[in-house]
Amino acid sequence: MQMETMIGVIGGSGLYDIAGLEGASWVKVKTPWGAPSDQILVGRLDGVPMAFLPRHGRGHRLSPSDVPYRANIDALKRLGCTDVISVSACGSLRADYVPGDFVIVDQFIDRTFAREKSFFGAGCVAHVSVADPTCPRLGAACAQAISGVTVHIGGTYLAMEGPQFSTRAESQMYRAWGADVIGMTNMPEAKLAREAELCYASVVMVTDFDCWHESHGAVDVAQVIATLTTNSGHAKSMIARLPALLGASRAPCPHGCDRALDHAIMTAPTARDPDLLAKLDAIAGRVL
Ligand SMILES: CSC[C@H]1O[C@H](OP(=O)(O)O)[C@H](O)[C@@H]1O
Ligand SMILES: Nc1ncnc2[nH]cnc12
Repeated sequence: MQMETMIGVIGGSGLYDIAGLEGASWVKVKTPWGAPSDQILVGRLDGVPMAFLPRHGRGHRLSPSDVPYRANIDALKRLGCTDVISVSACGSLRADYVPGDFVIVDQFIDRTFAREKSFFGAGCVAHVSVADPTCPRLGAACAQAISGVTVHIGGTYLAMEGPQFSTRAESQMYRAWGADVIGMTNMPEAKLAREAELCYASVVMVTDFDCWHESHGAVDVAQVIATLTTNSGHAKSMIARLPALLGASRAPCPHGCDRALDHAIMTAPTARDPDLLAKLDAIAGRVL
């Protein structure tokens, strides 16, 4: 069964707007989980519908802990998105991932603790698999869409709570754990995208070496912004190329992202909370 592709893009630090969408307008989307980070820019690129949401809001109003992750994912799903590309800044935890490089993240270590992490809970309990938390098909398309810059395919993203950057001891520990890059925002975003049965790819731009590297000073915002200013054009070019690569219609995801809830809900139909079920209309309506 073919369905229409709609690409959702969540823009991180340094990416608050995109140009070139045909018929573009900023739309306010209401969700049962509160307001998304901002209005969502909706239009078409190469005939493919696209929705762009600045994760921290225009003007970067929201800190990583305050981003309304559930509302953001619900809003994109509600608009009809099938595929979500997350674009973020990150620190590098490896000598060979240098500022300016892009990484297609495929694993996460979730160290966040002050965020709502699931759409499900009392009255409708569900457990989805996040063993492979990103969509390989979508990640490959992103890699293909990036040009003019080094792209590393695969990497483990350590999601920290923030907003402070890591201590040197933490940074060394995350390296010892095998994490490749560090950021503050991809969790619970990736987990929620899986619950929402959305294909999700995370594209991160390395902006600094965090604080572990002996020959680089500790990270500060000025460094991050300087690298982002030089590199956000590559992210925008990637977004512009994606519709042609993904196409206007798509088959079911070969990795099953769009069927993640098939066997996930534990709560017996008779024990489900009607209020929670109503909130889950967009996220889980397919299986409820
Ligand atoms: C300005 S550095 C810290 C900030 O940048 C990253 O944001 P995003 O992932 O949305 O690009 C990082 O996770 C922090 O939120
Ligand atoms: N070093 C770092 N730690 C956490 N988040 C980041 N975002 C960009 N650089 C970062």
